[in-house]
Amino acid sequence: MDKHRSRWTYSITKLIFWTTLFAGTILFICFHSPPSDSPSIHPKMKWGSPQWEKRVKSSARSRSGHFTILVTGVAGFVGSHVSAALKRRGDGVVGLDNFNSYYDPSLKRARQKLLERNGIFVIEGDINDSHLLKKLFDIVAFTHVMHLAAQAGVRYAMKNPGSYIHSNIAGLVSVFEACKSANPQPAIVWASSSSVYGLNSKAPFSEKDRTDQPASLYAATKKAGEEIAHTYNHIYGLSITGLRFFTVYGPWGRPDMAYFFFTKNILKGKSINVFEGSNNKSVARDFTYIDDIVKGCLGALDTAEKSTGSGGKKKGNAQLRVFNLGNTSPVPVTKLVSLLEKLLKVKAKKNVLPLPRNGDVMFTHANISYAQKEFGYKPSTDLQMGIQKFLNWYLDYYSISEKKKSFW
Ligand SMILES: O=C(O)[C@H]1O[C@H](OP(=O)(O)OP(=O)(O)OC[C@H]2O[C@@H](n3ccc(=O)[nH]c3=O)[C@H](O)[C@@H]2O)[C@H](O)[C@@H](O)[C@H]1O
Repeated sequence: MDKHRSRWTYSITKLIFWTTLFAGTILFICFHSPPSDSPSIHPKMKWGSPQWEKRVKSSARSRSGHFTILVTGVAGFVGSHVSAALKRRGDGVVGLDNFNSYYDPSLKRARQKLLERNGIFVIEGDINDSHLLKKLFDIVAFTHVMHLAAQAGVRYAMKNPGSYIHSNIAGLVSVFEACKSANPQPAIVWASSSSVYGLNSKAPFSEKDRTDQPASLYAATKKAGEEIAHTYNHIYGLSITGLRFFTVYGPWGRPDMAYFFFTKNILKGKSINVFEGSNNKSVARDFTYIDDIVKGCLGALDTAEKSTGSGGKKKGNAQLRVFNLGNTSPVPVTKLVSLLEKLLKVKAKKNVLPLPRNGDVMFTHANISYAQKEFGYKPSTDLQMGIQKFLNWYLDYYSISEKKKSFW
């Protein structure tokens, strides 16, 4: 009897053991996600795999005499346009983007699709992922890094201050760290912002003007980035160029920007808030068209000198520059609205509100003589022409077929 019971107990224990093992295996397979430093890039391709390395290397391949460039924020507005232009002229481009949801990620995915169709491999990963960056520098000798990944938007900083620290401070340091340790060290061109001029009232804004009165946390993180750039240049011999972009707009633009959501709301018959200063003073921006910005980015890359360090050590003084990339003609926001009304042939429902104290400044106006002198930067698109091009894209993208979409 006892013998019979012990055999029975043994069978039950065995059954429980195998059932637990089987269920555990199924659960592991279903719910196991890769660690944060191993993002799954394409559904079937793990980063670091031979197949992945092959794609990185093939994307990095350039025409003889051309650059090999890592572009961060590649699926962003400026990143996608700059990458397409670089690829077009023969540079090898590898792209990195974390596809965050600050604005509609489907727009970023659509840009990614176009880039990949043109031979640019887009890696899904974060600039704070030092293992991923190291791996990229281990397998490709990048000559340049075009660092455009950032948390943008001046007003959103009040809602999510942490994301500005994560991307614009910690992320920037992570990129500089990877570059300083790389052999050879690449030259870096990165996106600063017109917002660093803050409450400066001397116009037009020159690179020599004061930038110690930021009006938003966004501006403060970009200003901090410029100081951090100085440190990495000074200690490690990294060649670094900062570009202060002035309210960039155009096709494939950012839905969080005023010209974009004004268009959306006007077409939907929804009201828009138009800010104005005290005594009905107009708020104005030096709106700059994307193609002019792309030319400025290429000019900065082409005139960037090599970094001087190696093995994480400085070997000599390296180039450190900051340029304004603006349009040089500020336009009142009220004029932007009347232009949209004219081109869309729809009257906007406007709420005129006092400029809130949430990061905005009254006006921006670039002096571009330094960029003009160094690499012939000369913007050529006025707001009417640029907004017309944006509207052509917008109407096509949101209502017409896939076939027509391109950066060209
Ligand atoms: O040059 C930069 O460095 C920055 O440019 C851009 O910031 P801004 O110049 O503030 O652009 P954007 O939001 O389009 O507002 C445009 C105008 O519309 C006014 N504005 C805005 C919203 C609204 O509801 N009403 C309104 O009148 C508003 O007062 C402003 O006068 C980028 O977003 C930023 O990431 C950064 O790159």
